Order: sequence, then structure tokens, then C-alpha cells
Amino acid sequence: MDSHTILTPKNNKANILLMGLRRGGKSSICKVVFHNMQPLDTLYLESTSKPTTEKFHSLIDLSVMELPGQLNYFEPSYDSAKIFSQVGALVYVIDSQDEYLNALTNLSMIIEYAYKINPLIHIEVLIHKIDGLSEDYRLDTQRDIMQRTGDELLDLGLEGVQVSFYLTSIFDHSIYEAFSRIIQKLVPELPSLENMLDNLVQYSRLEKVFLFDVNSKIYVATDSSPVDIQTYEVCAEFIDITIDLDSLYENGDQARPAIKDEVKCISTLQNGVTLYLRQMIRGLALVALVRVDNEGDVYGGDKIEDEENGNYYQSCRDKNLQQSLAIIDHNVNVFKQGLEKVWEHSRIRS
Ligand SMILES: Nc1nc2c(ncn2[C@@H]2O[C@H](COP(=O)(O)OP(=O)(O)OP(=O)(O)O)[C@@H](O)[C@H]2O)c(=O)[nH]1
Repeated sequence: MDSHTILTPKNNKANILLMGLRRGGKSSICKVVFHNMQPLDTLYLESTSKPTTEKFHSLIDLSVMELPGQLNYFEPSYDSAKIFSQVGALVYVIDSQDEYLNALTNLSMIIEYAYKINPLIHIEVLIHKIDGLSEDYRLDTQRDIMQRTGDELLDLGLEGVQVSFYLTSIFDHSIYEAFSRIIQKLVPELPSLENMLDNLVQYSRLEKVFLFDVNSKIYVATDSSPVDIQTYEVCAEFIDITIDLDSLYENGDQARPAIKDEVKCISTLQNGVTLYLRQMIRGLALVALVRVDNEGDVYGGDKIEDEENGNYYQSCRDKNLQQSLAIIDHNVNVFKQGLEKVWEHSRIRS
């Protein structure tokens, strides 16, 4: 038994079932999100012929089972009841560039079955490949799919079933955003984490903070302010840059034995926003946006008298940033200790 197995909570809710008709994009989603495959390389993926399961270790240990579109899971040879009873989320992929009426009939049939076996299952529908649709058409398609699904569920007497819809594409960050929200529903400790992140934002004057899974760029938690996709993109790209730089320096000095320090990176963008990244536990990184004023007296500091040569604001900003970062460092240390406790508690409870 390896150390991961020992630490893994026996939580079968962290299983995701990925379903949908053939060529909808299921394998591509798995490859892009969890294996960092370039979206264009998915063009050459072969059709999946049998169910495949992949495991990912993050804050929670996640298993994603892909069921190929061409198989009929309601044949007696499949133990569908067992499959559905063990999953936390059913993710159904609809190809929005194709005729989708058959997919909607198939989806309703699956929801009816899944809900009967496991009423706690989260039902998540990806309206996928939206990169091929115009802005207006995307919203029309979403409205149509939601309407038709609602009607079908009403006919089946399942009007109370909660279904969430996401517009996604592997060619932009929408698929990561959707998976982030889907996976967050499976993290039992989410309310505590959000609360901790809200406190961090409040006491460190952060603009936004994410707890990212570094490998997949999924955020497993964020503070309660709304997420805008551009902020997400900037933070996700900052992780890539940090990792590239980190491995560059690690390999650069072969003579020195590798001491694996905690990764930390701070960078100020041209618009004055500072990005702050700190490595956490279990493949997670905390990424925060910090906006610092350039007023001289924000932290009660002395007024810097080099206004005439135009450096006044810059000097104030730098000084305030240093003070802010010292506070943030301290608070992030406290957060990390809290995160370790949350994880420890989750292990004991399970
Ligand atoms: N335009 C576009 N094409 C996509 C997207 N996602 C996947 N595709 C393409 O869709 C095709 C089918 O993708 P797959 O991932 O093999 O589909 P699948 O659902 O796994 O198919 P089966 O294995 O047959 O069940 C591939 O050519 C992908 O490149 C997307 O977001 N946008």
C-alpha cells in the first residue's frame, strides 16, 4: 500500500461518470483537462471502445470513468446499478455543433435511471464545442437545450431533479471553469475552505484568491466574490509560468543537490495588479490577486520626498507592496496550517 492509499479518504462521492453520444468530446475533455494534451491533438483521438477509469490525486482523490457513447449500459451484461450508485456526479456531454435531439432523449433516459438508483447524484450537462457557435447562437442553444430537457423531465415526472448546464470548449478556459464547479460540489469541506479563503481576503486586502490543483488548473475552492473568467485565466497562466521557471532553475544548477523548497512566486503586472502564488499541500497552489494603492500614507508610512523626479508614486507603491506582502505571507502561513488541519480532519472522519 503506498502513502497515497493510506491518506485517501474512502469517499465514493468523488467519482465522476462521463457520458454522452459518440464523438461528443468526452475523451478530449479528459485528455486536455487531466493530461495537459494540446486541444488540437485531440483531432486524432480514436473512438473509445470500452469504459475507462482514470484516477487523479488532488485535495480529494478523484476518479473519472468514461463510458463510450456506442455502448448500451442498460443491457443486462452491464451492472449499471452498481456504476450509478457509486458516483457523485454524472457529467453528460452534448455536441452543440451536431444535431442534439437524440442526445437529449438519451440524457433524459439516463437521468431517470441514475436518479432512481442514486437520488443524491449531481447531474451536470456540458453543452460542448461552443467554439464553433456565434455568441448569440450559444445562448439560443443553451436556452433550447435547457427547455427541452426540462420538458422531457416533466414528462417523466422528474421535474424536481436539479440539472446544471455549462457552455464549454476545450479551446478556451470554459472547460476548466466548468470542471472546477463540478468538482467543488464533491469536496465535502468546501464551506470551511471558502470561509477560510474569505478570511484571507478580508485580512490581507486581496482582490481574489483561488486554491488551484496545479496539474489540471482546476480550482478546488475560491473566496465568495464572483469569478470572472479573465481573472481565472491570468491566475492559471501564472501557474504555468511559475512551474516553467521553477524547473528551469532546478535543472540549471546540476552541481547543487536539489533541495525542494516550497514554491513561491510574486509578480506585478503592468496594470498594477500583483500576482502571488504559494505552494500548498497535495499538489495545490494558492494564487491571489493583490492591488496595492500608491498613496504615501496608506500604511502610515513616511511621505517619500522624491516627487520631483517622478518616482514618488512608484516608491510609495513599492513600499506599500512590501508591507502588504509581509502581511499576506503571514496570513497565508496561517491558511496553510488550517488547510493541513482540514485535510487531517477529513482523513480521520473518513
Ligand atoms: N471544435 C471542437 N471540437 C472538439 C471539442 N472537444 C472535442 N472535439 C473534437 O471532437 C472529436 C471527438 O472527440 P472525442 O473526445 O474522441 O469524443 P468521444 O465523446 O470520446 O467519442 P467516443 O470515444 O466515440 O465516445 C475530436 O475530433 C475532437 O478534436 C471542442 O471543444 N471543440
